[in-house]
Formats: sequence, structure tokens, C-alpha cells
Amino acid sequence: MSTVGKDIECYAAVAWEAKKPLSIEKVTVSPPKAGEVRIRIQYTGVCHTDQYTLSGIDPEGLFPCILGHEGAGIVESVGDGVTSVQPGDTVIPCYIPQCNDCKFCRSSKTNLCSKIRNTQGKGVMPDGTSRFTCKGKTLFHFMGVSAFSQYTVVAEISLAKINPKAPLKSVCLLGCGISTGYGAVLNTANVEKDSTVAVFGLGTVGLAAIFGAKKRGAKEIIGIDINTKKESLAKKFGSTRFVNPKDYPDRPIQDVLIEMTDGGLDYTFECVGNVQLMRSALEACHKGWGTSVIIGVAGSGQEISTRPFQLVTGRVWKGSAFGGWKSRESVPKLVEEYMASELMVDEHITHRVGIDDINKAFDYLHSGDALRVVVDLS
Ligand SMILES: NC(=O)c1ccc[n+]([C@@H]2O[C@H](COP(=O)([O-])OP(=O)(O)OC[C@H]3O[C@@H](n4cnc5c(N)ncnc54)[C@H](O)[C@@H]3O)[C@@H](O)[C@H]2O)c1
Ligand SMILES: N[C@@H](CCC(=O)N[C@@H](CSCO)C(=O)NCC(=O)O)C(=O)O
Ligand SMILES: [Zn+2]
Ligand SMILES: [Zn+2]
Repeated sequence: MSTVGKDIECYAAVAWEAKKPLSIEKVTVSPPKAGEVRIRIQYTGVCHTDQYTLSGIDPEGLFPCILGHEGAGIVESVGDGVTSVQPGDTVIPCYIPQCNDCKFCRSSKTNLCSKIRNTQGKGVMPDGTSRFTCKGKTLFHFMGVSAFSQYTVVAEISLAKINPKAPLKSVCLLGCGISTGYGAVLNTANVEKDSTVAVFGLGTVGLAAIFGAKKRGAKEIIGIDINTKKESLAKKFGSTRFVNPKDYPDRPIQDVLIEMTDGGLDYTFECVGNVQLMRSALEACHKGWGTSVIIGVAGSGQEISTRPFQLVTGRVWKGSAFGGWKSRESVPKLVEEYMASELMVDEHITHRVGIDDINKAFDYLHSGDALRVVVDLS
């Protein structure tokens, strides 16, 4: 029986409030309105940012909501006026859309499409309402995706249509972490051959940055983490050296790195979300030309600081969202790159769980043993 135009009841992991485990609930997902698409999510990764928002430190965190923004699935139905996808298409929802019409999309300098950013940040669809209800309550959307649900509704402009042969249980990860780290190196920093690079924080984002630096032919790639288990992993992704700041309790880590690299790094990447580390990453850059890219997401109220002299003397501080990729045109290409064995994806998957065990995914992440846990919602 067709579900088109009807409410769908399915299971979702609901975040009723911050700091509490997710709760598996039967939710009702309304049909897509004009310009919207309903998707059957098959797999989703769990990103540090889901954990961050659930922890209650995201200034945009709204509850109750359905988290998740690293998903992949199949289009179930489309709303009026939708032309770029149809039922049956294989898609990755993107938390940064690409409308090709706004000031940002028309600029080659950014990927930050702003067409629906205001409503997305308020946890609702562009018309200001939600498509999710549960137990008589309205649930907020999250990052325009809400992949922790078997069905979700997203804006058409948020959907990247990908190769139907792509294994969704792997390429779902291209919806955030891997694309982010890889793109920050290729697009935001544009690392050149023979550069020296340091990556702070070796989760999926940091390891994908290391992989990008290796691809670009960087001659020195220093992986930095306080978890010693990350040393061998980083090597697998292309690092040339591992530094654990805990081995240097009496010295700022930037001083250690400057000494190791004859004056500092050409490029550094902060992939943790720690504002002190952001300062270290900037100050570890080489005088005159070093560029530091902030990728990590910091909690509400946190601010960065450094001596302005650090910038006056030629260091550059930048930030990167979704690796600078213009989403709808780039994600399908990243999928092809993976399918041609040119992009490491499966190496990031340390655990798989069913939707009923989604809280275990958060436990694995907290334990420090996991990179990406892929949740099967199929
Ligand atoms: N800007 C973006 O578009 C974007 C996209 C995805 C994720 N993020 C953010 O990037 C960050 C990384 O995401 P992830 O999913 O890879 O996270 P993760 O939790 O898997 O990895 C973080 C790593 O940092 C390490 N770490 C923690 N404190 C450290 C310290 N003081 N010094 C060195 N290493 C330290 C941890 O041991 C861990 O290996 C998060 O802040 C996340 O919210 C940003
Ligand atoms: N809501 C937070 C900001 C969160 C944030 O910076 N998000 C990143 C993506 S994290 C993906 O794992 C991002 O791309 N931001 C761009 C944007 O949200 O427009 C806050 O309010 O501080
Ligand atoms: Zn993410
Ligand atoms: Zn746009």
C-alpha cells in the first residue's frame, strides 16, 4: 500500500531532553510539503556534534528533537514542485544545503548556503513547522536532517543524489565527518605538496584531514591526540609522526611543535572543539605564512584568543564548515571517489549497532575506542 501523501509511523531515537539517553519511540512523520522530500533513512553515523548537542552545550540545541546528520537513504515521496529527486532515488541529506540561488551559493568563496539556515537553526522546516510528532508532542528537527529516524523530511535543496550502487552502510559517513576533515585540507587550506601539517584531535574528522594531507603530498603530517590508541590509527591514514601533549606536561604543545618543525607548521587543523587547543594550533603555525583551520565545534560561551601579534606576524586563522564542499554537487563526487577506492571510508567504522542500541553508540564514543559507529535503521 502506498504511503504517499499519508502520515508514516516508524521508529526514531528521540532526545527528549539534554544529557539523557535517547529513547526509541514510535513517531509520526507527516508527508513532505512543497519543496520537501521524505526519505527512508537506512544507515546513519553518529558524529561528535550529535553528542555535543545532546550534552546541552549547543546554543542552538532544542529539545525534544531527533538528532543525527550523517545519514543515507532512499526517497519515499516528494512534495509539490520537487524536480531534482524522485521516489526511489538514493540520497545523502546535507546539513549545509545548496540552493544555487542565494548570495552564498552564487559566490565561489563559500559553501555556506543560507537559504534555510534560520529555520534550520530553529529546528523546523522552512515553513516554520515540524514534520515529527510523538505522544502528542511536536519534535524539533536537527541540522535540517534528523537521521536518527527511519523516516525524515528534508528540504529538496538539502539532498545530494548519489550513485544507486553505493553501499549506504558506508557512504552515509560522507554526510559529515569524513567529508569535513578531507575538505578542510583540500578546499579550505588548499594544502600543497611538501607542506608540513599538524592535525589536533584524531577522531574521524582529524583522520580524514590526515588522509587529505597525505593525498596532497604533505612531507610531514603530525597527528596529535591525548589518546595513545590513536597513534597507530593515524599512521594508517597517513601521518608521519604522533605527538601526545600529555608527554609534555610542562610545556605548551605549540612550543614543542615549533621546535620539532624548525619554526612551526605550514598548516594546522583543530578537530576537537577545545578553544585552548585552537590557540595552540594557531600558535604552532610558522611565522609569515602558517595557516590554522578551526573545524572543532566549541560549546556555548566559549571564545578563542591569542596575541594579535601572532596574526600581525603572518599567521592566518580560518574556519571550515563541511570541509568547504558545496554539498549537492560535491557529495556525489566524494561517493564516486570512495567507490573508486580513492577515499578511505570503511576504515573509520569501528562499530555497527541496530537502532535499538543507539545509546551504545554514544557509550562507545565516550569510551574513546570508537571512530564512527554506524546505526542500521533498515
Ligand atoms: N566544522 C564542521 O563542519 C564539523 C563537522 C564535523 C564535526 N565537527 C566537529 O569536529 C570535532 C571532531 O569531530 P569527531 O567526530 O572527529 O570527534 P571525535 O570525538 O571522534 O574525536 C575527537 C578527538 O579529539 C581527541 N582529543 C580530545 N581532547 C584533546 C586534546 N586536548 N588534545 C588532543 N586531542 C584531544 C580525542 O581523544 C578524539 O580522538 C568535534 O568538535 C565536532 O563537533 C565539525
Ligand atoms: N550550533 C552551534 C554550531 C554548530 C556548528 O558549528 N556546526 C558546524 C557543523 S558540525 C557538524 O558535525 C557547521 O557547519 N556550522 C555551520 C552552520 O551551522 O551554519 C552553535 O550555535 O554554536
Ligand atoms: Zn557532524
Ligand atoms: Zn544557497
